[in-house]
Amino acid sequence: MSRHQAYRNYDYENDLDEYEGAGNSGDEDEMSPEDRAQMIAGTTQIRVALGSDSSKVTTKQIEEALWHYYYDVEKSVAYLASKYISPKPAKSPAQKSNKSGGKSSSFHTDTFGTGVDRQRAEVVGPWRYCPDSLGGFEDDKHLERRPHLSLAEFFHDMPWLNIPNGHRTVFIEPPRPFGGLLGGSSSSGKMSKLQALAAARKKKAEDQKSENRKTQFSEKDVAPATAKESNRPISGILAARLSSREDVKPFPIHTKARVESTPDGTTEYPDAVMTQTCISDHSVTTDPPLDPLQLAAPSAFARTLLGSSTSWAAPVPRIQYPIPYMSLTSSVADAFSEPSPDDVVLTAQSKASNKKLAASTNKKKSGPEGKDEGITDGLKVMKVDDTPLPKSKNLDVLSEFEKAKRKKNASFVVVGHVDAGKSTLMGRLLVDLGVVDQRTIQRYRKEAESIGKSSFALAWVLDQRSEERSRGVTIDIATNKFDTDATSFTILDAPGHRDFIPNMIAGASQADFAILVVDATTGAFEAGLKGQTREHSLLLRSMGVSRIIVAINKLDTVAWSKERFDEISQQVSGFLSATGFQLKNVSYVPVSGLHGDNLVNASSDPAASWYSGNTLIAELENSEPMARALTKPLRMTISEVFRSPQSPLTISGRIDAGSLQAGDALLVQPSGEKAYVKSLELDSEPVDWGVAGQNVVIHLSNIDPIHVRVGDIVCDPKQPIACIDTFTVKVLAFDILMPMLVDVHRGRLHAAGQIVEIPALLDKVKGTVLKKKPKIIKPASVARILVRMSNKVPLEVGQRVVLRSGGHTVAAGLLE
Ligand SMILES: Nc1nc2c(ncn2[C@@H]2O[C@H](COP(=O)(O)OP(=O)(O)OP(=O)(O)O)[C@@H](O)[C@H]2O)c(=O)[nH]1
Repeated sequence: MSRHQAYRNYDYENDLDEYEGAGNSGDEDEMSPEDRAQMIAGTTQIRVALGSDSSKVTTKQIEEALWHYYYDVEKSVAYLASKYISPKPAKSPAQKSNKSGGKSSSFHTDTFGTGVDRQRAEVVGPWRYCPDSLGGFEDDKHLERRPHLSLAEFFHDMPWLNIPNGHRTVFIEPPRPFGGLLGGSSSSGKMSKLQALAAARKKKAEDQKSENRKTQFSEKDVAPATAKESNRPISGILAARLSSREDVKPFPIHTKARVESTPDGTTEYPDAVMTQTCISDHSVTTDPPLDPLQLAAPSAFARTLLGSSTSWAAPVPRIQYPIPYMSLTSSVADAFSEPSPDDVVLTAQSKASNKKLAASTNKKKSGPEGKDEGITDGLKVMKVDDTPLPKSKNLDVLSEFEKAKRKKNASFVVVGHVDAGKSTLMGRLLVDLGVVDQRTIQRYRKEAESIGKSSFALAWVLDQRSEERSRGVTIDIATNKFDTDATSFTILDAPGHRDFIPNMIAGASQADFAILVVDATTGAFEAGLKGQTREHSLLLRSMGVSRIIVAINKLDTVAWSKERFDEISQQVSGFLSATGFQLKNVSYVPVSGLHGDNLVNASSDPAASWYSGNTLIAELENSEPMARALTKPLRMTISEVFRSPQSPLTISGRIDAGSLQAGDALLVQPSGEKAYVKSLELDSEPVDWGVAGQNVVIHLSNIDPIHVRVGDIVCDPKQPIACIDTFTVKVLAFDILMPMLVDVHRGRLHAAGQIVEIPALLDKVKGTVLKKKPKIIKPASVARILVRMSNKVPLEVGQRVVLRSGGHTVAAGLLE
């Protein structure tokens, strides 16, 4: 790395640490090989250039000169010649003292006699170490007493200020006016023919305008400067307005550049340097036009170089724009009391277009929804979509649902710490129930063995992605279905890894109840209790899940120890009740997912004979799904969006509330686009309708797929969910809360937001306000917080949201 690169990449903090208090070590700087090579080459060149005088300088002096001048041979030669070969006569002490500020200033001068390097070192950054041979550390005392150097002195030896004349840049002022593009550089560019034509027209129009003005406002009219004219009464609207504001008088407006001096004597140049000020004299003066460059405040770079000294004597222009008609008489005010000829034409045109608009709006009103979509939807209206709307059977879905006497639907989420055995447990359950055949399992076993993951064969029933299989970790929610005599179950197998908590939240938001899988292996349970066993339980509770089946798994690894089962049951039970679960809604089943003990059939292992309770499937059957919001407006969160043979746009998800049927119009939020239900499926069977609690597949029509995403809400267009960006939520804090950035999760939807305010700390039980506007909220407290989202999202009162920050769940609660 060259010295120059090294400057750019310099880690000052590091160096400060290294050098802090170290004093002047006197060590030579380590040179990079590149520097070393340049030094050797430069030394040779200098010796050649000095010729016979070369013997008068030492190699060290040459190297110092090269180092100082950044290997500029020419400058180094000049310096060496003047310093060592033909030195100038020494200055008198008085002169020296003048130049350097005198010895008393303690200002260090280096071998080059300028003190410049030391200053430059300081300019580079907080680094005070001077890497030259006489370098060292300056103490603050010295810095304070440093004499003022002029800029010329400061930079006089810098190579970039000694550019040969032939190489210097000559700035040529661009020709004006410039006809370039808005926002482009102001340097000159060649005008296109069209631009030239437009400029010529504009100029002509302006000339004509000013000519007209001249004739309209002759010398006599401009005479408001005289007291007589200005005292004339003003009539019409202008007079009325002016009389209502006594303080405002029809004065000319003087515009001036404002340059503010601060108390410390520096000068500030506000962004808007031009400000308008009304002054109360009636004089109208016109200064000669000023070059705009003269008006400009110095650039940031110039200010850095020149400092904020008031010595920058920019001319403070006094531009005065006389606006004669402001103080004119009734005749001028009267001139505006009637519409101008242009206004007359514009009004007529606008009336004509209003008629057209009214006609087109009326046409739209007679559309299927009878909804006035307004002219802003004009472009959408223009888009030709000739797809016929799907036909509706206009069924009374709720009475159909009651008549149907279908099995009840229940969804459960399987949660727990990573590798607790969730997928294996569900895989085995599906095998034992006959949903997955043995041949498939044999195939999985072979494939899993071939990649060294044979123990995961059962998990592959749920973990279908190649990445999940190769890593042996569930990444996203996997769904599967099975039926018992009374219930049609949907499994939502959640990932246990903390990186995939958002997916777990998505799964839990669709669940009626949960299976919490706990690994009974020694050490694993304890790790889980600190990890996702705890976090998942908290999330379940705050998302409204109240029924939990705790599957104490891998009991085969502890020889079916009843003591271990009891110990774990007790600890989990204490923890769950502290989390807010009612213990009557929590049950415990000792299982081995790998071997299928106590899943569908009771364990045949004699070591497990101590357990005579329910199997896992029996516990599932005993679990009642949550109450369905059948009569509420339709709400469904989209879990998946895909193409299917039935439609290029098919979505799936659980109906959270309400019902729908084929032919229905739907509104997709937040896009606000309308779609129609072409057909729908329930449990892979085509059906005419769907109700809350069911997981359905909907084939959509009459919508562009770009408007539909996973996490969006499908709702009733007549009772849509609103998209909001600010809401109040009553939360249970899992971590310290304060105004901070958060990710807001609701089902599959997650979006960036911010806690902007904490209106109240609440009583956990009664919900009453304990403290208004607390600064922070401690973990395990309940609070009301105000959240602002960066974008509008479909959310409504009563929905549950989870707030995460930095990869941790910090709170969860209910929208108020
Ligand atoms: N001995 C024994 N091992 C089991 C049992 N259940 C699962 N395992 C093993 O535990 C490991 C993890 O199993 P998974 O089913 O992938 O665990 P998981 O909880 O689904 O993992 P994530 O979803 O990634 O968190 C695998 O090697 C399984 O074979 C069990 O009952 N007994």
